[in-house]
Amino acid sequence: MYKVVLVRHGESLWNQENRFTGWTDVDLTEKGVQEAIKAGELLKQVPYEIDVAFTSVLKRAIKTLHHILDVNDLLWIPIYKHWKLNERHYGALQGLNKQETADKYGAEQVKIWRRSYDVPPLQITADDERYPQKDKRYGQLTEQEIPLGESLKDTIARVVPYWEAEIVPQIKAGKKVLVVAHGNSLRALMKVLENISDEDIIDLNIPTAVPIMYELDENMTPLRREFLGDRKGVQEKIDVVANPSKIME
Ligand SMILES: O=C(O)[C@@H](CO)OP(=O)(O)O
Repeated sequence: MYKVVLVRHGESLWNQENRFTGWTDVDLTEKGVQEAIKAGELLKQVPYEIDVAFTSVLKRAIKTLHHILDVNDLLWIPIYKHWKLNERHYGALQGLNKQETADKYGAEQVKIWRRSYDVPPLQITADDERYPQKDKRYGQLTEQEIPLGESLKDTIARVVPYWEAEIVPQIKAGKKVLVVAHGNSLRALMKVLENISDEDIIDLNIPTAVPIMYELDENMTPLRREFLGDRKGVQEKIDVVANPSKIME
């Protein structure tokens, strides 16, 4: 039996401001830092002694990972960063306020953009300042790889091959692996791991900085999934993600 732990980053500035974030590299809020430290403490209590960590190239995930490792005195372990673990690229929605977008396009349309399986958001073009190749860290991406606005299906197409090629071999080698990523890159991974249907994935919302512990068989099929922490607190965080402003409907 194998184990792996997935963690979404702590609250970011744009989570707090209720804006679509995607690949925008926003920082953690002070609350987000505290959430990350708490996640580190929860893993220490288990105990889950992390050998190797994977994260995205976005600072909200990288800093969350550092806080978790710091609490566990494990800042020295190998850390692999890759854009394939980035948040889903939210295209032309990036930067917009979610409530204002719901007021303009309707709550139903916003829910489809946020949670459907294969409907992409409004796309950006290559002359947009949000075009990823204008950023040095994405300079090596091919034109096919550069997202202009990804659906969850598009996100799965880059997250899952990275999981299979880079992360699974470490798990199978007996390493205790931690993956710190994002709401939708983790939904992408969890959809495939748990074989969640295209319809049911709409209702999966990932709370900020709650360690998600999986027990896996040798085929990497989950035997068990547990959200660490007190149940009420975890559910409250899930509700915030599902309905960020509580006035979208
Ligand atoms: O804005 C984003 O990039 C994501 C995660 O914060 O938002 P949502 O939960 O609406 O998919």
